Amino acid sequence: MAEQVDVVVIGLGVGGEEAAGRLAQAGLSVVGLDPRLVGGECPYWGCIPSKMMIRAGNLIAETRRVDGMAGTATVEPDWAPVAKRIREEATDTWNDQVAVDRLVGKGVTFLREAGTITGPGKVSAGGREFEASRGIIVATGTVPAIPPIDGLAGTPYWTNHEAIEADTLPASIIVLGGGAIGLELAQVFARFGVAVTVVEAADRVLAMEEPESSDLAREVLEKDGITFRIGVSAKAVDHAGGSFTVTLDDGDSVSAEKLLVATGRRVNGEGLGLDAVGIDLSKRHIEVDEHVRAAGKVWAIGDVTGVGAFTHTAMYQANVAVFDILGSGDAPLASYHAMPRVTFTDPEIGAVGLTEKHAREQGLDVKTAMSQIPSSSRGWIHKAGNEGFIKLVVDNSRGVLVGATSAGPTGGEVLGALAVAVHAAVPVNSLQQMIYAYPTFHRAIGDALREL
Ligand SMILES: Cc1cc2nc3c(=O)[nH]c(=O)nc-3n(C[C@H](O)[C@H](O)[C@H](O)COP(=O)(O)OP(=O)(O)OC[C@H]3O[C@@H](n4cnc5c(N)ncnc54)[C@H](O)[C@@H]3O)c2cc1C
Ligand SMILES: NC(=O)c1ccc[n+]([C@@H]2O[C@H](COP(=O)([O-])OP(=O)(O)OC[C@H]3O[C@@H](n4cnc5c(N)ncnc54)[C@H](O)[C@@H]3O)[C@@H](O)[C@H]2O)c1
Repeated sequence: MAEQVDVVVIGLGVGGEEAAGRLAQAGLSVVGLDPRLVGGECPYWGCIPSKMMIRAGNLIAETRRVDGMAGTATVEPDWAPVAKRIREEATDTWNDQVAVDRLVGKGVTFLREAGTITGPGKVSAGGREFEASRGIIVATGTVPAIPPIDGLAGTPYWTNHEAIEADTLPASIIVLGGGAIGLELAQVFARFGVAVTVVEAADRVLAMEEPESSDLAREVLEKDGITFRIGVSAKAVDHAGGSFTVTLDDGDSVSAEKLLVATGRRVNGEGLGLDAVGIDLSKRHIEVDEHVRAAGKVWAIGDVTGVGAFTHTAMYQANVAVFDILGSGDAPLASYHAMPRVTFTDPEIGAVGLTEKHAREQGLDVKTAMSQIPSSSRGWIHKAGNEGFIKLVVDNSRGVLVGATSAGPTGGEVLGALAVAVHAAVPVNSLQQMIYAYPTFHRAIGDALREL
């Protein structure tokens, strides 16, 4: 006999945890399911520990910038305090008791079980059956996509999990994939003295961003000592004698102690029972509408929706689902036209909305403008580590920004102003008349606007 509840949330990563807690606090009876840790990737193997690693790597880089600007300084990188901080402060040694208590404290019934949808409103988990009168939220995230490279399966390669859990660093590492995970971790490892080679199959790193971002990322990471193999694919992997050898399709090979596979993520629909409610995974993600509804009485939020795999997207969609499920008259509708994203390399590469290429592909009347951070007043003052730029993508016919990139020492923070402009479609004319504080990094936005 099925247990009657209001909502079942399958997957308690950042999206599911937020939705389950809010719905329970609103008075609904909510069952939350996750066989792993409440909080998901972001706090345990993603955003938070990786940003702690980046903070440590950036401290090393800043110390090395003292020479010639503020005296002399030497730094002896040591991974031990970083690993300790991740273990003790970020992840509680990968123990989610605090998160479970917080969730249960909000009134959610938590089961450390995987959920399977068995029919409309019906979910089975750990031998129990639930019937959800309001519906089901699918928030099961993604898993690393492991490419079918000869010899790779069965080797002790790293994904983000092993990289984040590492107590010690290897002498050398090959990073397969020059996306956000690959570049952020590559730079950290290099700053701690690891010999890093990044292998990227596309013709540039950060291939979804502006080509100027790709060039900048490669240039600064090369200064950190990283070797790039761009436009080549791994054909075979061999692991012998404690070392990996990756054979590339141009005939070359690279060897290192460790191999990190960071070639993207995939939705894992196995055992989830999506067929039972007519959800098709042939597009490799769960399609949702503006209410983040995926099927009758089924909502999907977060990485499973394929709308930008970011914590802020999962939280945003959770909010949309919560309002919709509660039947609020003023429920927000999801819109992704001002999707912000930041690659936390040093310099940070922030972007919002459309790239120039994507804007042109949409047939917009595109105009672009750029300014360089090193030639802005603040960039010039900053000197060491001042690489970066502002790029604006304008829809000329509407006179508004539809996209922008902000790369620089605080690129992710400067992005805030550009995100407001794209989100609210602030007229370019109005942005040009604003006062930009002197001498700030964000003043370079004004420099770029003058080029239009
Ligand atoms: C190294 C790294 C760094 C990152 N850095 C950033 C960053 O700086 N900023 C940013 O915005 N994003 C970052 N991300 C991305 C971010 O972590 C994800 O976008 C976010 O975690 C997605 O949340 P989610 O709730 O959709 O899924 P997840 O966090 O993946 O959680 C999904 C949960 O569902 C559970 N689950 C799966 N199947 C089932 C089932 N059948 N039944 C029950 N539960 C199930 C899983 O165990 C998991 O706990 C990073 C990711 C990585 C890997
Ligand atoms: N700062 C952030 O917000 C942040 C940080 C890390 C991760 N993330 C999220 O996590 C997701 C996953 O990150 P990711 O870096 O794994 O994926 P990604 O899709 O960003 O990059 C994967 C890269 O691997 C390359 N690639 C694919 N197959 C390959 C192969 N066989 N050989 C060599 N290269 C190959 C792709 O061309 C691509 O450039 C991202 O989409 C991002 O949204 C966000």
